[in-house]
Amino acid sequence: MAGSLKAGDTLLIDSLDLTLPAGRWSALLGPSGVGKTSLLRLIAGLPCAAHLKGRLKAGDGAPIAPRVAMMAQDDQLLPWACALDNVTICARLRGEPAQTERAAALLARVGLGGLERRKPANLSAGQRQRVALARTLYEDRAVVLLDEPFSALDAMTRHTVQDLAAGLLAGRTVVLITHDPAEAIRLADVAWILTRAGIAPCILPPTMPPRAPEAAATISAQAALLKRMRLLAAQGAG
Ligand SMILES: Nc1ncnc2c1ncn2[C@@H]1O[C@H](COP(=O)(O)OP(=O)(O)OP(=O)(O)O)[C@@H](O)[C@H]1O
Repeated sequence: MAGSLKAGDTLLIDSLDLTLPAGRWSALLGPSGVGKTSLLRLIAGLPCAAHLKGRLKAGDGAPIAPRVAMMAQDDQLLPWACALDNVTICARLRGEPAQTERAAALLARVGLGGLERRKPANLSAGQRQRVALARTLYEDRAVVLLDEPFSALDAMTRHTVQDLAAGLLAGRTVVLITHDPAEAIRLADVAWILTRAGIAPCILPPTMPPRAPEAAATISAQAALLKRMRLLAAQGAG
């Protein structure tokens, strides 16, 4: 994508020249309100307060929106539907028959085998986000947009679900929005900080994600990224 991002007359990101590599995890960081969620919604072709003055296209020239699945911070599960029915909900809303065996297999893959008939109220936050991950996988799309999907989880659960997502979404084009430098360093193949002035690439360790949080290279990259984000914020670039 290239151009400038605006909400009404307000400039959000001036010079947005961004290539998200196919089949890899790209992390987008940046201050609150800079336009991260808006960007994801534009990629997904969803209604959005912001608009891109410029171009947004896939490398193969085909439409992007039909190839997209999204996962948000909120699990967005239907409270009256069981885990299995939540996994198949998007397909059923499209009028497609539910593939219950495939949905059950996905629930098993995210560690929820045996809980297919549980309602969201009877699942933990981590389990609910696993159902949301299974629902995203059920859509089987090449492009997966993750809008802070792990941020509401406690540290231990976050770690587990991050590992799960890294394994199950490998090979897809993933765009991860996060406020957490540790998460970006751990999961991303490439990462950028979005600011009002434009985008700043992040330096990531040379190892493959998901990176061990205790590795010296991971820790120093996190510290450097946090320092850079603070510097950019202090400069008022965000
Ligand atoms: N209906 C609207 N009309 C005008 N501006 C809007 C509207 N909705 C959102 N905005 C503005 O668009 C900007 C981008 O919002 P967006 O949610 O994309 O930011 P974000 O970077 O994802 O923020 P956060 O990290 O807090 O989720 C914000 O500055 C917000 O104030």
